[in-house]
Amino acid sequence: MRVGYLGPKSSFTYKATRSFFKEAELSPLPTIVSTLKAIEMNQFDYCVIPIENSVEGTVHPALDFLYHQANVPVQAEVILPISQNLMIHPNWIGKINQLKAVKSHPQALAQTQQFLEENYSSLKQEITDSTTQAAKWISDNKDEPVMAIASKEAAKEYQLEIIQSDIQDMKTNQTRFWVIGRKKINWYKEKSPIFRQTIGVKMEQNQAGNLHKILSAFSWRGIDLTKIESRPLKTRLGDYFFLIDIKVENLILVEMALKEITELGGEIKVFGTYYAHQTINC
Ligand SMILES: O=C(O)C(=O)C[C@]1(C(=O)O)C=C[C@@H](O)C=C1
Repeated sequence: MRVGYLGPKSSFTYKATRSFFKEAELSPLPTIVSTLKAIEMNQFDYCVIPIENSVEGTVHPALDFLYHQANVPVQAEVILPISQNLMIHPNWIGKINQLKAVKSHPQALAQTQQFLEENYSSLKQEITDSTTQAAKWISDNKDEPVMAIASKEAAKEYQLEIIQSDIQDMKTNQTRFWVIGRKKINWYKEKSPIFRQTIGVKMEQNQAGNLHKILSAFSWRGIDLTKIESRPLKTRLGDYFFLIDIKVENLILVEMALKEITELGGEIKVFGTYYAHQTINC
């Protein structure tokens, strides 16, 4: 089995992917969008991307591509604890006050915002396509006065020195990763206490009570929603779709709620109906 993931190797997405696919052949891809395009073009059996962090919220490039362009369903979710670490090239040991910038993925910079503000507010923040790319960059550019925020595994892989570990502002920092592919995954069921469906809903036109209509289709059936967020449709200012996570206890009831919303003028995209599992150690 071949699986693509947001790389490079030792990214958090790699960790999530390996914890899920113990035996598969894994291939790193440079960006979230290239990972999703690869599964669209059938280059892999599955691909894995981050979709939401407990501190920073939805990973927008992933959601936007899945909503607007991709048509491959979510088959499972892996939830991983995320520990962020500040690292430098060993050349800079003893010269930390000469460093000028810190590099990482925007999600990681946001997860450590308070720490950076309190300790390194003069450093320029530079973004990379993944945390591990930041680690790789400082390893490839050892004379540049730049540090990186990434995983412990990335520090090890690129022989960097961790100068402070667990720097995320919230100790319970967690990220949800989606496993996307055309083939159903059944073996995950036993491990997973959570069964959910994620949908995007767009109403035909902006009318008073639109959101209320959507929510009431779930509420009078006793269906629990665990997340709702609005996201620009990108057509013009004021046009949105709603992203909704549904706790599935009775799939038929959920399907009936979706039918009702469609009859009320809603256009629904189902991202997937999937089991989610929290990985403690991997
Ligand atoms: O997988 C990685 O290492 C990433 O850099 C991506 C990503 C994300 O987009 O959320 C993954 C987990 C962490 O929340 C921080 C960054």
